[in-house]
Amino acid sequence: MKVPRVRTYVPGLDEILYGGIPERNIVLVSGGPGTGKSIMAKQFLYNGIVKKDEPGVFVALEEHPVSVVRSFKHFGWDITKYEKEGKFAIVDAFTAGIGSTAQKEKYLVKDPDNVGELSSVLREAIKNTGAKRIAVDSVSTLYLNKPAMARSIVMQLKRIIAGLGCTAIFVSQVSAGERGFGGPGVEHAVDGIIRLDLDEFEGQLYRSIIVWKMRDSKISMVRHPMDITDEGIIVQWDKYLRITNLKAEAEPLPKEEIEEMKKAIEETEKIEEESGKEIKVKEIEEEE
Ligand SMILES: Nc1ncnc2c1ncn2[C@@H]1O[C@H](COP(=O)(O)OP(=O)(O)OP(=O)(O)O)[C@@H](O)[C@H]1O
Repeated sequence: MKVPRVRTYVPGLDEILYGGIPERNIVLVSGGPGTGKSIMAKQFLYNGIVKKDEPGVFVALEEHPVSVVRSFKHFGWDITKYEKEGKFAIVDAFTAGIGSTAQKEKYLVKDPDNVGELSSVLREAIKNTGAKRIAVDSVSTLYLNKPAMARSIVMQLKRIIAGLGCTAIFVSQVSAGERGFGGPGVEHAVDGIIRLDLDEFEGQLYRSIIVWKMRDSKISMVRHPMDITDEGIIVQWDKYLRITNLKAEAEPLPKEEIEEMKKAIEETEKIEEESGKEIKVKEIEEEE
C-alpha cells in the first residue's frame, strides 16, 4: 500500500526520501553543532504553510521566540504574516515567562521540565492553528539532565503529535564527531532519523546528509552533499559524497537510482493531485 507522504519541499530532500516523509512520522534530525538542523526544521514548517497551506507549530526550547522569528526572516521566510493569520504558532518553552515579549506569548510553557505542561500547551497550539506540521527544537533539551527519561518523553510527545494527525521533525543535538543520533531510547522510538554532518578535510568543511531510517519508506543508501544558502538548505540528491580518510568528493549517483527517485516524486505529485480532486468533488457535492 502506498503511504501518504508529507513533502518537505526542501530541495532534494524529498527525492532521497523517495517522495517525502510518511504522514504522521516523527523524524529525528540529528547532528553536531552548526550542521543545519534548526534551518531544516524551520524550512519544513515554512514550506508546509506556503506550498500546501498546512499550518505549523514550532516548539522553541533552545532559542528565544524573538530569535526564532529572526532566523526565519534571515532566509526571507516572513513567518510573522502567517502567525497573524493563525497558521503558525511558537510554543515558548524557553523564556519561562521572563521578559516583556515572553509575557505576550500566547503559548507559554512555564516549566519546560514539566512534560505534562508542555504537552497540554502543544495540544492547544495544534488545535487552535489546525497544525499539520510540528518542529521541536531541540528535543534533547527535554532530557539533558534526565537521560533515563528520554524515551518516555519522546513517546509522550509522539502520541500527541501523531494522534492529532501531524508529522514532526525533532531536532536532536549530538557532539561533533559523535556517531549516535541521540541515545538508544530515542533512536528506536522515533519513526525516522536524518543525520546532518560537517566534516573537515584539508582545511575545508563539507556539509552532508544521510537518511538513516524512515519507517514505511525506501531511502537513499548513500551520503549526499548538502548546502546552506540564502534560500535555506539544498540537498544534492543526484550526487553522493564519497568520504575517505583523506578527502571528500562528490560523485554522480547511478542513472537508475536518479530515475527511481524522480519517479517517486512524480508518483507523490500524482497522488496529491488526485486527492486534491477528490476534496474538490466532495466540496461541490456538499454545496449541492
Ligand atoms: N545564508 C547562509 N548561507 C550559508 N550558511 C548559512 C546561512 N545562514 C546560516 N548558515 C549556516 O548555518 C549554520 C547554522 O545552522 P543551524 O542553526 O540550523 O545549526 P544547528 O545544527 O541547529 O546548530 P546548533 O545545534 O548548534 O544549534 C551556521 O553555522 C551558518 O554557518
